[in-house]
Amino acid sequence: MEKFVRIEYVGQTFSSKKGDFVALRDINLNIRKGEFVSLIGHSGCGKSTLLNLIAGIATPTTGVLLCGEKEIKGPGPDRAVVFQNHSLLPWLTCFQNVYLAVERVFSRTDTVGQLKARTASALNLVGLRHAQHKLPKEISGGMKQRVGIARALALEPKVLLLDEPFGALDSLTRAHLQDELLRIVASTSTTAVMVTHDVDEAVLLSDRIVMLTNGPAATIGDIVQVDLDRPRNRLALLDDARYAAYRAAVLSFLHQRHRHPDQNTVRNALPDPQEALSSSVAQP
Ligand SMILES: Nc1ncnc2c1ncn2[C@@H]1O[C@H](COP(=O)(O)OP(=O)(O)OP(=O)(O)O)[C@@H](O)[C@H]1O
Repeated sequence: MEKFVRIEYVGQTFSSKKGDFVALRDINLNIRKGEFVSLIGHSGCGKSTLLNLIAGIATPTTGVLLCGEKEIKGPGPDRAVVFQNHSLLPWLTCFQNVYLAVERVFSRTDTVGQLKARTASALNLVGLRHAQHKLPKEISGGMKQRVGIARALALEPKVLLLDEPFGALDSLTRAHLQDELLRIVASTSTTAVMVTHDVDEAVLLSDRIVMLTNGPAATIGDIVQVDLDRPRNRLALLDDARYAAYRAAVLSFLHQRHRHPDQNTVRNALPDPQEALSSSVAQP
């Protein structure tokens, strides 16, 4: 396996007046080029912390993270982040919001025409050409989120980082954007890491689902390898026994096996659906 993003013995401790808080410990994970990895776990276990470490927004207390053989020492255009609250500048149009990011990254190499073409093509990719001159307040939540995705994709990042990108959306819009993300990731071969609370979303989109134990001192409890053919169709998957088994494996982890591995007799605690999947449970 080509290791593209490497996370080695990573730990994160936050210091405050009340003392140290160990959020993550002993995180080891390799992600290959073009892979879609989801991070799932109970609220507060450290999913966003791990994503922020890959983004370079935070620095690990222990261990090292690498992207394409280079140590991650801060944020960079090779790793673009899509947040839940889309964070668009309200006084700029959709086009201008994307253009601003494109200009920051490519202005040294591209002409203004090329910068505009990049911006337009990213907005096209998410189906927003018709709304490009609208302000954020004039478009829906789902459309705002698509602008956020366009802005990230326009940077042609090596890794797309998504922090609960569809968490604030209604279920129909969410399903629509998941399908769009499936299509975009397939057509651009982007490596993606997504934080989610949604088990169905994780199974639908991922090649692997990384399940974190509860904090404090959360770590990787288990990983489910999702061997479902692509392109994936959400309706067809409803009748797929493997889909149901992957779903059951993740749900059972979240319900029963969320404690730190040291506190679990992991394999003995497996319920039937997970036993059926034991060949699919991968190691980091
Ligand atoms: N800057 C910080 N200082 C102190 N503690 C922090 C800081 N950032 C996060 N934490 C703590 O680290 C733990 C992990 O937080 P994190 O936001 O990564 O969890 P999460 O799994 O993404 O949660 P959620 O699913 O609710 O979004 C939490 O207990 C949180 O309170």
